[in-house]
Amino acid sequence: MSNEVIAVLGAGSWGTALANVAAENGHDVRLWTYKPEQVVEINEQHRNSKYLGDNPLDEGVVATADMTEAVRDATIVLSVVPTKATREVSKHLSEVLAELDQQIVLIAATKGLEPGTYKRASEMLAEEVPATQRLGLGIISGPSHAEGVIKHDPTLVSAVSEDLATAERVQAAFTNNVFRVYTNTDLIGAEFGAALKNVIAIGAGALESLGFDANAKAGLFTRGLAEISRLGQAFGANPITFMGLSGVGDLFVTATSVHSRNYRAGVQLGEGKKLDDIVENMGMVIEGISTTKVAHELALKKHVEMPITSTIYRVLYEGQDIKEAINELMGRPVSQEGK
Ligand SMILES: NC(=O)c1ccc[n+]([C@@H]2O[C@H](COP(=O)([O-])OP(=O)(O)OC[C@H]3O[C@@H](n4cnc5c(N)ncnc54)[C@H](O)[C@@H]3O)[C@@H](O)[C@H]2O)c1
Ligand SMILES: O=P(O)(O)OC[C@H](O)CO
Repeated sequence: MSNEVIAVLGAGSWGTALANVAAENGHDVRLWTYKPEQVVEINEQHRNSKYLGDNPLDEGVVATADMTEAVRDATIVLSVVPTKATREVSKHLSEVLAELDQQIVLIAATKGLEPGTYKRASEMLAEEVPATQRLGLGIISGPSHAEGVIKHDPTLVSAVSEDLATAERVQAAFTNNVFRVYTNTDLIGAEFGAALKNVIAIGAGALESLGFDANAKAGLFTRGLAEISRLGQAFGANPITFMGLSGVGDLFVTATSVHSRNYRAGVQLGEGKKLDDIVENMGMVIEGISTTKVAHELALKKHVEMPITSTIYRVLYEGQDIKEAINELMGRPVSQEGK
């Protein structure tokens, strides 16, 4: 395996887990965080307790609060901050690259759509980090909770780039015997799948806390995936992508796992907790909350029918009662599958 110098921007649960995979694969890894207290814990105790508990990190994961230090000589840079921080962090990255006169392969691992602009993570990166500073652009996506990756649970993800060579380079850097990376070139489909499944996961959590069993969940997953695919296709996605790791795969893990922040938020919503309290107590990003609003607006703008997403929007943002919302969904005129 050729050695890469990999800078990971964002030392939350996913950034730390990806940095750990890269370090275990023998790459030179720098993990950037804007919180100096994390640097001390990661470099001296080799753990990141707020996000990943007592799980030990490979000693090759070196944290720094200085982005220039993190990015100097990096060949691949991973952006793993929440959607809402992506522009700010990538602007900073571009300034650092200008100062270092350096080019990198730039990969997003963020799953969300930007409020107002409806941009995908890779689009935000492309706008903030000019093509002259990039050797490639793509994402890492797929069914992969940090909590499983850090424990070496077998995990399958996709490296996605419109440029197959970029996807293959990321595949080569991150694959090992417990972390298997496929390639894909459908960036639009993979990013819509990754972002929109979080909305359905919130719904699945709510069904769980209302005591509904597998029938209701299977219906939600299937029709949820149908509307994700409809919206993605309106932007040019390949429908097959939604049958893969970034589609049904990621929907399944997020909408069934207790590790999912989105699913857990849905459970708490179903228990009657207030949205602000859920967000505050989670202490980690719940991307689906903001993505629900973006997807609902986008569906209206593009005239794409997304009844489940719009129902979750009304529950989250208009205070609709969940049982009443389910009754309304179930009472919609019947229709033909596959349309
Ligand atoms: N957690 C997972 O298992 C997982 C898996 C796949 C994808 N993702 C995606 O990865 C992204 C990050 O998720 P996470 O779970 O690691 O989130 P997290 O809440 O665990 O961590 C986010 C990190 O970003 C940092 N951050 C926030 N705002 C910042 C800013 N303005 N500047 C610099 N740093 C900032 C925080 O300090 C924190 O370290 C999300 O889009 C999420 O959907 C998460
Ligand atoms: O924990 P969640 O709900 O943010 O989901 C994380 C990942 O997207 C799972 O693949």
